[in-house]
Amino acid sequence: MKFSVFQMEIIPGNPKQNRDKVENWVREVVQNERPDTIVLPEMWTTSYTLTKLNVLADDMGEPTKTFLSKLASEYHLNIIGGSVANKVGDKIYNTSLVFNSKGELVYEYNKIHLVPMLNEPLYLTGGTKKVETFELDGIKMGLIICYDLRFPELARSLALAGAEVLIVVAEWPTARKNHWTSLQIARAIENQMYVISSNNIGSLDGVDYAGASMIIDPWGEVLCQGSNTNEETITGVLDAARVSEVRKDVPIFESRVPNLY
Ligand SMILES: O=C(O)CCC(=O)C(=O)O
Repeated sequence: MKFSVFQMEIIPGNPKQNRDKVENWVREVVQNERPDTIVLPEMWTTSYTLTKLNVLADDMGEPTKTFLSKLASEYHLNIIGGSVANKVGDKIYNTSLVFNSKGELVYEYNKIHLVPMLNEPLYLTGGTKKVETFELDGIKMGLIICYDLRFPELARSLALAGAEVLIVVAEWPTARKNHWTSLQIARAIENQMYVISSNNIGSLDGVDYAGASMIIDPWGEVLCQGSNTNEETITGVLDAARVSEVRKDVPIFESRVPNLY
């Protein structure tokens, strides 16, 4: 499966312009890279304009659901739709939406761990639903959002549920960029799975974002990595057989003794 990741410079507080930007990028990437699956970053419609989310957030996933579903079916493309601010009743969640190439919604996830360093808990509500895996073209995947990366239990539970690919959608600041790259490599090595991430670049309210979107193989080798400052596309091809090879060579899932820890 070929993945293209959009390392996007998000226009703060302007969902319409960001949707136009994503649509133009999809048109180009389909022509140039011809991926099977694309990945967008966290909060790509608004960025962290937290004080304005009451007005800017989606309502029950709309219009993002209709927008991404149409794009997916029109271009026959799986879309891992990053995440968007999403109002449900009087609460706002940070919600990821995944569509298959027929335009069907195959997974929806509300970010569980809200990030105190960006005041997220003051404005958003954390998800309460257990994480699950989903399938795209027969490959099992799990998805986490940004700060979730710091909680290894989450990635491990997805690996135990059969995920061979971990998707990380993020707006990870430059101030902690070595944590961003090191933790992704750690999650790939310890769970022997591919890790594919989309992070944004640019700045908002004095926070610079780190880019460095990555495609990492189950051995922990970085296959592609974006720069820290440029809007760009990173593309890589996954070989599902590599997961079973690595798990055979170093059989950690057979060596675990979970009743002792
Ligand atoms: O954990 C971090 O250092 C960054 C997390 C973050 O920026 C986020 O969850 O949006």
